[in-house]
Amino acid sequence: MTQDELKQQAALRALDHVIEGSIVGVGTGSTANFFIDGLAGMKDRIIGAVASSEASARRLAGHGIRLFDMNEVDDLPVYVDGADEIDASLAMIKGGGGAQTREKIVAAVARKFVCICDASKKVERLGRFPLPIEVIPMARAQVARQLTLLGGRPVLREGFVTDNGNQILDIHGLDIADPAGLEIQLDGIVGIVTSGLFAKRGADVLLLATPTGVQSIERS
Ligand SMILES: O=C[C@H](O)[C@H](O)[C@H](O)COP(=O)(O)O
Repeated sequence: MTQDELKQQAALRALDHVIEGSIVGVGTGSTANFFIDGLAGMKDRIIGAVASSEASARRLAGHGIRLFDMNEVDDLPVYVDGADEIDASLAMIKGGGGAQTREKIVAAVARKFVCICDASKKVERLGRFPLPIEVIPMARAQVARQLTLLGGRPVLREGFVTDNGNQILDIHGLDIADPAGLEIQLDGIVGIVTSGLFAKRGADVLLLATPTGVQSIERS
């Protein structure tokens, strides 16, 4: 089975978590795209969706799914999104597509975060995937210095601008023994908009697609 087939299996399983007659929070990336395509099959049974990126908004609109601005929505039963890495506590690294700021906002509103992944994303310890950090452009050098002091090796994502008009530093080599502690530390660095660590608000359910089936793992 290919990695894309596994992503699709996890994504389609997430449709079971969608509440009919509700607005659905929708993530970003190749796995989330499979979810969007699946959601199109039940678009008449939902009110619409909130997207975590311009790319997902375009894909949702292309399927004729009604889009809502996050500011119009005060109750979001479910948010479905992929991850770059996820550990046993369901803490994640996200932002491989640079969308972590809007993703974290939608996830913060959602009552349930359903993470959809193929088995390659599950890790013992977060950090092999470089941690994406969205930065205000004028703060890039200051933030890079702070991240170097923390033991990381910041690399600017060349030619990339986020949906919010900012830049991404990918931090290599960080030792992420305490994901929530590091997330809090990063939140305190002036110039960082959002780190790609999702530990304070991790996933509630992981749908992990393996060659022998999709495992559903709940946060303990
Ligand atoms: O910014 C992108 C998001 O955090 C994605 O959810 C993450 O990068 C996983 O993407 P994919 O499903 O394409 O591996």
